[in-house]
Order: sequence, then structure tokens, then C-alpha cells
Amino acid sequence: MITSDWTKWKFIFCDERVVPFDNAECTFSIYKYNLFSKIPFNDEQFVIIDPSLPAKQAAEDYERKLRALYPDNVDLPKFDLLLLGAGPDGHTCSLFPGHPLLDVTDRWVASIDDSPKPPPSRVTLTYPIINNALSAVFAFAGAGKAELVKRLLKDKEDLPATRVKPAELLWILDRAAASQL
Ligand SMILES: O=C1O[C@H](COP(=O)(O)O)[C@@H](O)[C@H](O)[C@H]1O
Repeated sequence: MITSDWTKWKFIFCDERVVPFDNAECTFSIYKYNLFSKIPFNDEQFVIIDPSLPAKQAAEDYERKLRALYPDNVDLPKFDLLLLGAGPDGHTCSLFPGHPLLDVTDRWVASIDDSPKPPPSRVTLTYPIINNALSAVFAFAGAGKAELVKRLLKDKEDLPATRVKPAELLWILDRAAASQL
């Protein structure tokens, strides 16, 4: 059990699907009801997208909200910890293999309307922000992630997830996810 002054925490989302809060694909709502309901946070501690906006405007709005966390006008934010997953194609956040978003360096947050994984409209942090973080954790569980974990950690394929290179990168795997290493 972690003991912490939870009121000091701020939560941002590395990516989010542009869907209403009551949609099963809304990452904020998944966290809110499954994890955050167990810890005493209040809504002001979350930086969330405005899902009523089209993806491009939602990304601009979300970047404004992130910038507001840094009154000193930093060029790049330095987040303490990014908690990441990756899909079977090697995507992480909403950065998909071969997609032009992989090369975006002029924004903290980008939008996508043609995500290969539904839902199609999403906002995502870009690599300059991801790789400026103090630390990131990739967490994988289950046999369904075993081949992906092998491609990332053993084969070191050039995939969106292997381009994540913050100051410190940790991997949390259960035995099944690590079974092909
Ligand atoms: O759509 C997303 O998928 C990945 C994880 O993929 P899954 O196969 O485990 O569902 C996630 O890391 C990403 O942030 C999310 O938007």
C-alpha cells in the first residue's frame, strides 16, 4: 500500500480517445471508475480533454491545459512518470507504426482522426514530451502481450513503443507477458 499526500498529485493522460465520458473507450472514465475511485482524488487533479471538440481543437485545448500547469512558460514539460501500454502493432499512446504523427516535434499534443485502432479520433502526447519525462513504465500482463514484449525487448524492433526513451524506462511484466524473452 502506497502512503502519499494524494492532494499533491496531478494526473494527465498520455493519450485519450475523443469520445463522450460515458463511452466505454474513454480512458479518463476507465481510470476514474476503476482506480481513482479507490483513492481520494478530486476532479480538479485531472487534466482531461474536452470531448465535445473535434480532435484537432481538442488537442490544442488539451495542450493549453497542460501548459497552464507550468506558469513559467517551459519549452517542454518534464512529467515525473508516464504509465504506458502498447498494442500488438507496437503502438503506444496514439502513436501508430508508419503514421506521420511519429515525426511531430512542434507540439506537445497532436490529434489523429484515422487511428488504425478504433475509435478513430484521439489526442496524444508527442515524442519530445514523452522523451523529456523523468521516467516511464511499460506495464504488460498476460500471454496476449508475450509476442509484443519479445519484439520490443528482445528483437528491439523499430516500433513506436521502442522509440520511447525518457531518462528512466522501467518494464513491469507478469510471467505470461515475459514468456518469450
Ligand atoms: O488504444 C490504446 O492502446 C494501447 C494499448 O493497446 P491494447 O492492445 O493493450 O489495448 C494503449 O497503450 C494506448 O494508450 C491506448 O490509447
